[in-house]
Amino acid sequence: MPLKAINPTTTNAWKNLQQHFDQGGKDINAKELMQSDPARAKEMKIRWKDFYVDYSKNRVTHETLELLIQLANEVELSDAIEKYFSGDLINQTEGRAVLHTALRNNAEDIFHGEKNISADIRKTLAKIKVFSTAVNDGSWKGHTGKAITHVVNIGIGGSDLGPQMVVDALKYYKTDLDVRFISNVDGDHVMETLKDLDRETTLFTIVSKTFTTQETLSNAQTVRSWFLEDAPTDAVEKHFVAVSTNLEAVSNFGIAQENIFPMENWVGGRFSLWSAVGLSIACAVGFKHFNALLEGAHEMDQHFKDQPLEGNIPVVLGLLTIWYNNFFGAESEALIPYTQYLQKLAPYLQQGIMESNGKSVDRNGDKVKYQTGTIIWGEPGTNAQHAFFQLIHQGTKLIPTDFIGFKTSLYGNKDHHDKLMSNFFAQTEALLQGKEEAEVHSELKAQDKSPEEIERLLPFKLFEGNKPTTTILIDQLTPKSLGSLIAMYEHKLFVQGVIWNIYSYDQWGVELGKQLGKAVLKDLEAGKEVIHHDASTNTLINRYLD
Ligand SMILES: O=P(O)(O)OC[C@H]1O[C@](O)(CO)[C@@H](O)[C@@H]1O
Repeated sequence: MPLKAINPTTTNAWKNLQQHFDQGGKDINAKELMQSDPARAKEMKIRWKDFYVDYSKNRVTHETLELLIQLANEVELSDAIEKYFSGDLINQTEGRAVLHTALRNNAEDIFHGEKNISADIRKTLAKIKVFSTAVNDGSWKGHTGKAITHVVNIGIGGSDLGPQMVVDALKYYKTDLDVRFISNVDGDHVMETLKDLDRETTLFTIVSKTFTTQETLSNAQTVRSWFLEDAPTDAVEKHFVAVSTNLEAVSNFGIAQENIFPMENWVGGRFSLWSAVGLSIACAVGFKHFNALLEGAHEMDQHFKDQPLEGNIPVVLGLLTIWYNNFFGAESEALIPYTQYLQKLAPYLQQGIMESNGKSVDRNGDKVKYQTGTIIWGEPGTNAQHAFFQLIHQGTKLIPTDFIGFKTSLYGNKDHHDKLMSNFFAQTEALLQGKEEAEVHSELKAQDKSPEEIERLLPFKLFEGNKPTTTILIDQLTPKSLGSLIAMYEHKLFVQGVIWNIYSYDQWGVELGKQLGKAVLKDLEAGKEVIHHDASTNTLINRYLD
């Protein structure tokens, strides 16, 4: 069954939320509420396994939360969750189920229509295990009999961002293999990646769900030609493997049948790192850690599926986004992990969240009259503090921010970790508390400033406070906790999409640019003056051709 199409703005909860917002909700001051109700921090938190999620620094009261839960109930979120996990065709515009959760469910048999897909999932997983183990232990040899030392993943979007983020995030757990990524069709990017590689010891994984993506196919061709400059044609089978749903196109490319890792249409590209797309992850960190990543995600799936809405992490996070996006008019959300290992989390989630929820037509095919997808951005703390935190603290925009931190670091080094985490805690405190006039005044006075100077400087040194943050404190960055964290955001964006009554699992918005790109490429290849585009595009192309 498809998801029900319920316009959220027609629900009683939405109207009540609007009224609640108008009649005081917009002025909710989390700092004051924290002072007047010390129980708030205990009540507005969710403790789950090694996660501690504190959302008490948000502009919400218990009433706000009740109304948001009422909204989730009125749009039948629980029914939608059930359909998501049961393999219903919830990606209706593409006629597909959304079953990436099945990829990490080793406990049950999952059905896609009548078909039990778990056997195939386990078969592919076993193939990943055998292959990644052979590459790591040196029993997979290159064509001259040497073991593999480098793996290069060629893919883009979901066939790149997820594996790349995870490989970077789990660097601490890595094997001896050097795993790299080529994504952009920028030839310089390709050559920079290849320039110090030894053909005899390098393995290329070509990853493309469709195997029609221009960037990936061009890069794969270039890399293949580079490889064959100094290797015989039959060496390809020892150095090229592919991951795709399009088995025919892969074999036409010249990849041996046994070197193809299949994936299925019910896995969206941006949710595919759990599938054979994660082959480079298994190579980089070993199968054991890849499996732990899947386990962590599965545990979050269970939590999301079974936990009542009030205590359900992805649900609460998703509802907070709705509150800020649709009532306060906040346009973006920042994600600040306090670990350098997660430096690629924001770019990864930009695709996950913005490609999913950047939609303006609802599930009835009507133009929405409310805001949908948020803009996602972020960088690791503390670097972020020295780059854009000024705007979060004192700018004019409301930017709800997730702070993600870990109780222990991986190398120990407590001295550094205490410094890192002191910033983590202090920033959310500063964003909540702000700094009032009296405090600024006495600080300036203590610096022996004259009364005139104090008066002049005072407005610039004030901090409003009441800037919303959610703290996600996790015990340690492990493959398992990373799996749970990623799944948490996957489910959060699902919640938002259900409430906004949009289709989160298609991505038609990327097609037009691709189509026009093909046409422009023909013009560039023809090399003749163009006149059939708009005036600006004609001028630019002609200048390029000149
Ligand atoms: O894996 P493929 O088919 O090469 O697609 C790559 C990416 O391109 C997109 O379709 C968007 O351009 C993504 O959704 C997808 O992850």
